Amino acid sequence: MTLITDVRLRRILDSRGNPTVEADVVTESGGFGRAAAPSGASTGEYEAVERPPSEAIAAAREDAVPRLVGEAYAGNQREVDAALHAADGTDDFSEIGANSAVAISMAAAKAGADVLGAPLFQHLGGAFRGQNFPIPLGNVVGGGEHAADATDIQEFLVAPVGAPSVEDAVFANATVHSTVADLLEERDVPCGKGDEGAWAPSIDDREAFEIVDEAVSIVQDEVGFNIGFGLDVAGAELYDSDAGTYEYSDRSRDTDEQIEYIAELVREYDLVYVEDPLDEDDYDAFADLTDEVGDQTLICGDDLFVTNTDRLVEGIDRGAANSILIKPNQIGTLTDAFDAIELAAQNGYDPVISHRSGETEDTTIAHLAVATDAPFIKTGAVGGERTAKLNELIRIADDAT
Ligand SMILES: O=C(O)[C@@H](CO)OP(=O)(O)O
Ligand SMILES: [Mg+2]
Repeated sequence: MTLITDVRLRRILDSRGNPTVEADVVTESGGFGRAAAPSGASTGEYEAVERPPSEAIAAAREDAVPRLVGEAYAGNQREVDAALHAADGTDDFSEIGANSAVAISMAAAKAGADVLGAPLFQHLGGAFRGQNFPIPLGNVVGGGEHAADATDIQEFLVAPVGAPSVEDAVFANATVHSTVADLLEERDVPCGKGDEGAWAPSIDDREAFEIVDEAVSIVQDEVGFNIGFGLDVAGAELYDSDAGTYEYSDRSRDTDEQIEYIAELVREYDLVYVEDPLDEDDYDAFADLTDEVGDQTLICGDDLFVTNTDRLVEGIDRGAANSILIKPNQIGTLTDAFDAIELAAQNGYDPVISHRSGETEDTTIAHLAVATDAPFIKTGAVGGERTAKLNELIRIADDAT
């Protein structure tokens, strides 16, 4: 029933207006799945390779499609993803492109679910999933590579850890987002939005901390449950490897100072989540910071681990973090992403499922988070391509997918 009979690939627009790859997978019994690849701006050096979409599509049509059509079963995700690896033949998907690979991998999963008549999260995670929901990390102020003339730290995130339901959590994040706008207006700070829908004001990090902290306490009082505060520092983007320093607009910090700075922020703002506080090559500095504050907060590796089990094994051996960001397009297939999630969970690392700064209306990551019982999902707070995933979580909770 799930034998793949057709794979179609096309270029569509992503949220930045750039082309990306969309895949349709059709099965023998008429099962259908459609998925699209997202795209990063602050990409990790060790990510699988995204090729220009027209090249990725041409290469996948030539090498991958013949290994899938009439050959692989959409219901057998490992087989589909193994065929993609075999078609590619490299260890970083530089032949068919991680963008073609991930679009096909996710579309096949949806086609498999369609044949079964089951929601995607259930097809991926089994009959007993769907009881627990991830806490959404909502990006309310941002800068770095996602917006010009804004904060140095890439993302100021809110985490409604005390929300009684995923719906309450999603609405709380949107309320913090609009409260931040009110506070910016009170201070006469004009601002637009960055790539992920976060406000991108021309203020320094210190002021952003003040504003987000205030917005969080206002909304917390309003909703009556606990809302935490987190960051994606995107440390690799701040790091100058020649000088060995982290370059902020107002000053430089060497690695020890960076560790101390982040540890102080964790204590001052009671941060529940800190992603990529340090450079993507510096496992030791990650380990030092984790030693210092890992019992109070999540230290999450994004560019550090790039959803790659080899890099995660090294991180586990060296005590580099206690959490891993999971982005299927960083590694190219759902199988690889699942393997990273399983390895993380077995070793006490919390998996956090994540969007990219360039996104589409695709909702696969909402299902992936529920399928794997992930404690957090990072997928913005507002903006159509972000709310597509958040609204899908609400639908999953309402049994309406
Ligand atoms: O750094 C990140 O975590 C992501 C998503 O927020 O950004 P990008 O997709 O640009 O890598
Ligand atoms: Mg990141």
